[in-house]
Amino acid sequence: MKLRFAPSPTGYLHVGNARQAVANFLYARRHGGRFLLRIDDTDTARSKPEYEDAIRRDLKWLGLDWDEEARQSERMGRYAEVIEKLKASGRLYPCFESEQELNAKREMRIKAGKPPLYDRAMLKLTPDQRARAEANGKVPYWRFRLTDGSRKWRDLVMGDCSVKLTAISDPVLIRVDGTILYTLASVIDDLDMGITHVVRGEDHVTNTGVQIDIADALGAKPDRFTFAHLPLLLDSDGGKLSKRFDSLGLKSLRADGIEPMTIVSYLARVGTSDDPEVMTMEEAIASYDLSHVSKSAARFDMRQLLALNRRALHNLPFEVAREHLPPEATEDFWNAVRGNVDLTAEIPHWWDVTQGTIIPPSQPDDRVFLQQALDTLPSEPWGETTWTDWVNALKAASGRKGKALFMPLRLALTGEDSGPDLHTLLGLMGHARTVTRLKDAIHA
Ligand SMILES: Nc1ncnc2c1ncn2[C@@H]1O[C@H](COP(=O)(O)OP(=O)(O)OP(=O)(O)O)[C@@H](O)[C@H]1O
Repeated sequence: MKLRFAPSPTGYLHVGNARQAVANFLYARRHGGRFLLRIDDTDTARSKPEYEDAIRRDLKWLGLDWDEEARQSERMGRYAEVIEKLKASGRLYPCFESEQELNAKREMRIKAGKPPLYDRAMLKLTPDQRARAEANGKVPYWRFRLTDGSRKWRDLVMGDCSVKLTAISDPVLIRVDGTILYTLASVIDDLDMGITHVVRGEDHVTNTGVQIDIADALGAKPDRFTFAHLPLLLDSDGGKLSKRFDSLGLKSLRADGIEPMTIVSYLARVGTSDDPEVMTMEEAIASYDLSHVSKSAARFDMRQLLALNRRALHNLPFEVAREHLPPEATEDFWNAVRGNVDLTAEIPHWWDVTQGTIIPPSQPDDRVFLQQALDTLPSEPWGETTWTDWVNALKAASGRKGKALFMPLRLALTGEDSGPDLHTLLGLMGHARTVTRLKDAIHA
């Protein structure tokens, strides 16, 4: 068994692309198969090396390591061989119509109430006519002659699928400039590279019908490939994700401080009958099942991802969390804050709260209370009972309790209305910093 993830390096990967990478990787690992990364860079105008590097970086970051790698741009010689065979067999035929001619024909068909399909006029071209066109300096592009029927397969996600080839125009597989289109390159690669399972987005369903036809023309056995088409992942408003607009990109999620296993866990479960939960890679592999993937489009829910990330961070041992922490941070610091951050990007704030400086919000109505807090703050040395002693003294001095007591104190000490346990924070902050913080809050 061998699977592949085949992105085009035309932008940064978004969570939709990543859903396919995760599916291919987990399925391959679960079933003892191999996982290939193939860079589909036939679109030379839009492909960029920086995007290719970013794809590798993103996949490595997610922990989706691959066993083999290939690039379509390095296989042009092989494609040329196959193209010659398809031309010789007449399945690839030259076309000379310009874009304008094609548009005009399309409009006429629409006006006549016919589907806007290519009429295969060029299939009837005589060798003489072709020679004349070429003598006039015209360069052909090449279409693939589809068979007149339907292509059917049993999809691991979509169930029974059928694509009616008679309802599709013969696809252009070679452009005027001689470059090959992904549709053909991908079939040649899948056959040559021994791919057994093609797992990709639902946007490829029609392609699959066409590609089964191409594979057949290249002599592949029927049912050579098993297909799985996963529905597209939409943004929370139901909008399309796009590599070009960097919507919900992995790069930005990483910069925001989402843990890679949070993303893998979420993408393994979103749009399936299984509940999202934070998993280790081993758990994600062991529980991955394509038959649990729903046939309808899934929406990416940032709140759910953040909730999972909070749980992931909560469970992160100090040794692993260290890479996100300031070098001087102690295990006590991590233990104090780890249940209170959705994103690692929030950690520096808590470091400033306990070890640095913050700007406390102005609390004009609570100045007297904050002065009482300062007056009752136990002097050093501090110990286990310091916090309780302080709270009891402050209750007695101010007559306050509950929220009226704790909220102004929390705001003054942390600048936030929620966060880690004040008791623990106080120990980390120490006497001198607490005094400064209270004084600053009184004057804010
Ligand atoms: N929103 C999405 N949800 C799930 N899968 C997606 C989504 N968009 C693309 N894919 C899948 O991502 C994989 C990588 O494809 P590709 O690199 O062509 O991405 P793309 O976003 O469609 O790119 P482009 O905009 O350059 O066409 C394919 O399997 C494709 O079906």
